Amino acid sequence: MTKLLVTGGAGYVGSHCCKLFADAGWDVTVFDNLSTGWKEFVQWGDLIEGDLLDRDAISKAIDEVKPDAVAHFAALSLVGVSVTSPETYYRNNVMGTLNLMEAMTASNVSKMIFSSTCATYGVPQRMPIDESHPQAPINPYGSSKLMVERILADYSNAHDFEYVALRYFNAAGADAQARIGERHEPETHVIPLAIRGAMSDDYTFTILGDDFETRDGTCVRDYIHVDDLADAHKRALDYLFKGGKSDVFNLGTGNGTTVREIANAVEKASGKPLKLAIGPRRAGDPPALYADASHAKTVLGWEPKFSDIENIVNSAWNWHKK
Ligand SMILES: NC(=O)c1ccc[n+]([C@@H]2O[C@H](COP(=O)([O-])OP(=O)(O)OC[C@H]3O[C@@H](n4cnc5c(N)ncnc54)[C@H](O)[C@@H]3O)[C@@H](O)[C@H]2O)c1
Ligand SMILES: O=c1ccn([C@@H]2O[C@H](COP(=O)(O)OP(=O)(O)O[C@H]3O[C@H](CO)[C@H](O)[C@H](O)[C@H]3O)[C@@H](O)[C@H]2O)c(=O)[nH]1
Repeated sequence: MTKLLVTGGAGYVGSHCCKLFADAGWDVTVFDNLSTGWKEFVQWGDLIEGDLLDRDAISKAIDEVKPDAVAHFAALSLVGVSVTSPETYYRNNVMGTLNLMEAMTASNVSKMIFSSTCATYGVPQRMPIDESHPQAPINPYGSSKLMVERILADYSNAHDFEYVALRYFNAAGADAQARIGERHEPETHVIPLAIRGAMSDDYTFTILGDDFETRDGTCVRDYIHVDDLADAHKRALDYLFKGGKSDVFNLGTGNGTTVREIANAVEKASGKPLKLAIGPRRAGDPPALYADASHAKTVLGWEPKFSDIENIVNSAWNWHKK
């Protein structure tokens, strides 16, 4: 039976991937320090509670599980906090990954999939963004992810080590049965906050800028359903198991949705008007970001199936309602 160690499997994206990995008949063990994750999200495998910054703990977990591959989701990912506390981000995201990779090579575990991000591209020079777009992150979070991508590439050149880095655009939506969903604290992501505006009498959802050069003045982003992300991770692992070489893939739909369109979709899902205000732009927000994900289609045969914005928002609404 294929065995996987999943770091960060108690988090939002990781838990949805564990669900699909278990459905595929794979044996899943989660390694997570629960710093931003949730014990109750670990429903498809065992949990080893541990921190990647603890070298002994991760080495012990790798030795115990003897995984065929590692799916590495564990990271801190709040852009704003990474600007005020860069040391925490570099330590956790870069040193944590180095500890993991050293533990893997010491135990001859040679395959990894890694959660990267469109934040490694920085301010886009052209659209849609393909994998060859220059990478020039504009915050420490994005830099920490780019550093890991470079370490992975160097490791792959030097050792018997193959990886796939998946650069997600905006992960969104929730499990169709509402067992798990997006739960970040504090929450900064647009869909959960718009839903809060529809659910709570004392929360007003603020559109951060309506004077961008986009079709309705609000920012365009490429929202990809977490279950589509999970499918891409499963395919990336299959690719490595079949002997595929190290590679990097964008994961997005190629279509952009504006913040106003999100607000409209939330009103439709909830059946009530949203308490809404217009605020100033958030520093560092580019007007539009969307992916060219054709490489994932060509090599992995991956295409989004659940990422229609209505489906994304409805699944998120059902999870938050529960
Ligand atoms: N959510 C998005 O839109 C998005 C977009 C692009 C990339 N990503 C990346 O995807 C991954 C998952 O994101 P998410 O939204 O599910 O975040 P999340 O915070 O829900 O999950 C991260 C998990 O990692 C764990 N973790 C963090 N540091 C750890 C450490 N040192 N040791 C052990 N466990 C640790 C946390 O407890 C948590 O369970 C992250 O690497 C993130 O950078 C997310
Ligand atoms: O209350 C809010 C929150 C967000 N937005 C807008 O909604 C859009 C999406 O914002 P999110 O914070 O949901 O997502 P980002 O595009 O900023 O973030 C994504 O890209 C980041 C890097 O840039 C990280 O990778 C992050 O994890 C990922 O979700 C942005 O235009 C933002 O200005 C609002 O209008 N109101």
